[in-house]
Amino acid sequence: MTAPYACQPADSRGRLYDEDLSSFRSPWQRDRDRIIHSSAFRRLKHKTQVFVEQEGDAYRGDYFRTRLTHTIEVAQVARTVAGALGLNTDLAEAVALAHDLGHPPFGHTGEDALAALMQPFGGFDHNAQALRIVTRLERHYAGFDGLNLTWETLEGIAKHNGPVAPPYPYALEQVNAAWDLELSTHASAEAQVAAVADDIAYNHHDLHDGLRAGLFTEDDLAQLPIIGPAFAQVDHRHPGLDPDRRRHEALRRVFGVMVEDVIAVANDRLARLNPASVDDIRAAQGAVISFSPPLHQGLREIKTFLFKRMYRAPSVVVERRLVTAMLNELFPLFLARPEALPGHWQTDAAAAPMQERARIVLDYVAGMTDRYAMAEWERLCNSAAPTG
Ligand SMILES: Nc1nc2c(ncn2[C@H]2C[C@H](O)[C@@H](COP(=O)(O)OP(=O)(O)OP(=O)(O)O)O2)c(=O)[nH]1
Repeated sequence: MTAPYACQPADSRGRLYDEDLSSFRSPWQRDRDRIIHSSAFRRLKHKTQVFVEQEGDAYRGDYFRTRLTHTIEVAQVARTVAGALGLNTDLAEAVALAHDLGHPPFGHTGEDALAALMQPFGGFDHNAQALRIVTRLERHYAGFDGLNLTWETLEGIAKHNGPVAPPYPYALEQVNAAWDLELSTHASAEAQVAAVADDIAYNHHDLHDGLRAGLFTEDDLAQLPIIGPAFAQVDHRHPGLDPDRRRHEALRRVFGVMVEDVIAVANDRLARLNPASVDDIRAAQGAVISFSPPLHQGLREIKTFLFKRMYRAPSVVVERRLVTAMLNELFPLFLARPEALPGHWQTDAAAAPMQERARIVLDYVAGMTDRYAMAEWERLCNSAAPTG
């Protein structure tokens, strides 16, 4: 039994292309399954979350998060928080599983490089790209392009960062023209949960991966809010714990603090708002799901630390330069030589005027995994006689 403000499967606004309902899966369970079976989802396995591998450290590199394991952790948090708030867990899970489908190779570094390259051609960002993938680029179904997801799942992907004001990014403009996603309102509480679950997941796992990669130590974290007290509590309760267990115990406390904070804030806001339906959540003044101001401030300090010591650590900056240079060569090459593209990409790009061709090349390059992008760069840009 879900809360009155939860999304109800029977009230789903359905799919753009009408389909018979399943007799044994709800619309959002079906969305979840379609997302998991998409090619973009499988490719998350080989897309970077944060560059933490040191050179020659391929074995230890297997240990760190990829976009796929990050996504699975986001989905887990989303289900837990949605369940605790009486929301529809399947919808929260579907939005969580789709939220990073648009990430290009090499994580945020790849995104920065491709956004600069696409600047004259309408731009690029991973959230808009996720929408483009699930509405156009997956081409496996007989009756439509994309996954034909429900309105509620598309809404959740489109409003990952809250209500959207015009001018809309490229993919949002197209999708919204075909089907009004009511971009000026908040998303459902389920989608808001998926968005906050993203922050909870990466704040937790980036600390974990950063420590394991040796980018910083437990001592470096001692002065930080939330995490410093978590280590102190573990030391008090379990003196002399071995380093691995000590770290795990402290980080699971940090995880718990974030999850409990979001649930407490939501319960408080929901009690005051008393929404009778999901539309009351959409029309509310602010988001119902977010961190409390003190926790938000604490997480900002942690993020500042992580930026300095992890996302822009010297070893990471070296890696950023290398992969940016690769994309800076690959993208213009495909733009100038569409015959280097495979299959339908080649025919589509060759026939298209420049603006459209750039979007096709972008779709192709952004869909690459890290290792495929490196192999393509090696094949086309790093040999004396590139083969088309
Ligand atoms: N924001 C940002 N995150 C980075 C950067 N380099 C690595 N990361 C990592 C930190 C987190 O694990 C993850 C955050 O990216 P996400 O796409 O999940 O969230 P973000 O809030 O940046 O965007 P989103 O909420 O998806 O619109 O990427 C960077 O240059 N900027």
